[in-house]
Amino acid sequence: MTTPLLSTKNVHLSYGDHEALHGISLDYEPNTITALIGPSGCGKSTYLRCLNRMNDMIANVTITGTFNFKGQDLYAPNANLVALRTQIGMVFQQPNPFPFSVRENVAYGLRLNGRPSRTAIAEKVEWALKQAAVWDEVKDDLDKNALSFSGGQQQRICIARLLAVSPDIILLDEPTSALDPISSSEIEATLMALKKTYTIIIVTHNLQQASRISDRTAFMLNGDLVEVGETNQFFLTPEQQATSDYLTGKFG
Ligand SMILES: Nc1ncnc2c1ncn2[C@@H]1O[C@H](COP(=O)(O)OP(=O)(O)OP(=O)(O)O)[C@@H](O)[C@H]1O
Repeated sequence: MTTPLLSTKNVHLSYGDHEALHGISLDYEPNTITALIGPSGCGKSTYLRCLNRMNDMIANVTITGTFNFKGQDLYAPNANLVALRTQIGMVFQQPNPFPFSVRENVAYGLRLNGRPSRTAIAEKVEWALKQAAVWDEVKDDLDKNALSFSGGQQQRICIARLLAVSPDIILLDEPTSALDPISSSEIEATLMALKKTYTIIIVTHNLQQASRISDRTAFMLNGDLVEVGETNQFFLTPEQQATSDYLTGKFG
């Protein structure tokens, strides 16, 4: 087995005195897509947000467990959160481009990290939009407001914005649930191409999507990890009865 890029062990999280995660342990190998599935409220988003410390912003949250990212403790008190969220970026359910041009959206992180030349920015913007598979659709309108594009295009512009700062890991929280089927399949194709370079962790309610694009699938229920496995095997021969019941629609 390849050394994991990110390893999480025995993760517990409480909102006040309500424990939402009861000891989740999952590892992520480089250049893989892992799908996190499970019924509403089981803790998928909560766990995903732990991976780039987005829960730190919520009051009264207590997190324990170990999070090892490239040999470093993700929760080290002196961790640089801006750098961390550059290395482990997140894409949300609703596309959230900034209300300015496509070019400025993608260049945003570059400007935060230094003072690149106009040429360097132009090259990086084109590169990132190509990687996010949206270049052909926006290349003649780079100065147009990103919000004037379709939801699927906006989501790929958000992915390009994230890629421009060279992350290692891309977290996606139901990135296609607000999109039409064609846009969704374009995002899926984009993610499968991106896996050659990045490590991807995606929360999805869509079981077909998990089976189509992921290498590994993890099933969560009531704050516990029930089962994780190689995706084909996971869907064909789940080991746990609860997984089988969920996959066959008995609950969820
Ligand atoms: N900010 C918060 N404050 C308090 N409780 C929260 C907060 N966010 C989530 N929870 C609770 O934590 C539990 C897990 O929620 P979470 O959103 O992580 O589940 P989920 O599996 O992602 O659900 P969904 O699929 O509906 O998005 C739920 O009981 C939820 O009510």
